[in-house]
Amino acid sequence: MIEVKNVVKHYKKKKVLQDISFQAKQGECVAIVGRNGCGKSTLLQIMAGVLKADSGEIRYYGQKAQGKAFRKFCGYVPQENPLMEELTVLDNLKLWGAVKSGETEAIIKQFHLADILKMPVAKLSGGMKRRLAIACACFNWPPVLLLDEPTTALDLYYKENIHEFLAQYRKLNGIILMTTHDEEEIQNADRCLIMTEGRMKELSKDQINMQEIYQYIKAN
Ligand SMILES: Nc1ncnc2c1ncn2[C@@H]1O[C@H](COP(=O)(O)OP(=O)(O)OP(=O)(O)O)[C@@H](O)[C@H]1O
Repeated sequence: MIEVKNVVKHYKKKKVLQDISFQAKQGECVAIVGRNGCGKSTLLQIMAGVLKADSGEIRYYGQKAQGKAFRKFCGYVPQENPLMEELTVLDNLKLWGAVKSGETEAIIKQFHLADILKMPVAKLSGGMKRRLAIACACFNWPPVLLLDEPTTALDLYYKENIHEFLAQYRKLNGIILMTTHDEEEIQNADRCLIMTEGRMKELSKDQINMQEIYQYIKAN
């Protein structure tokens, strides 16, 4: 369970998040949508513990999110590439995970990384880096995945591969919070949070309608 209560964030005088509150339950995928610059990434950064909110509270499974709790609960894929460019794919995987024996092999298989293990990250394509970043976030099977536009830059095959993985993750009670501009991902979500000017409107699954989302974003 995720509980976000009254989160506020300013960059200097600019208010980016205004009193954001929502909840997400186990097995749910929540899509966060909105115009470029409306504050989606800022919200995920706060939820991942890489940025501090000015005020408000986040709880993961009842536990206040602070310090190591973020790492314990969340796998985070930021919008920008979080990988060590000069290291190989395998060394990046080792850096992020390699805690449980056998997990690295499972991750390599799941995300189809076997053929590129020895390549330095700097020589990978944008889509390959995205797959590797998602793979790194999934080590130790975190109960919550925070994904900032996870399938941007992926080709159709790997996009489907990631969607299948996320469906499996949801079935096993994982919670996904995902910013996206992708219609299919919005429609497949259990709920949709529309952000406009740092505020949030929540839609349940049966309220998700692309035309209405578009009109709402346009009008706000
Ligand atoms: N480090 C920063 N310092 C100052 N302003 C920032 C900083 N990071 C983001 N902003 C501003 O905060 C606002 C929200 O940015 P954010 O990246 O959260 O938007 P977003 O909804 O994720 O956009 P996109 O869809 O383009 O990824 C923008 O106006 C942006 O310019």
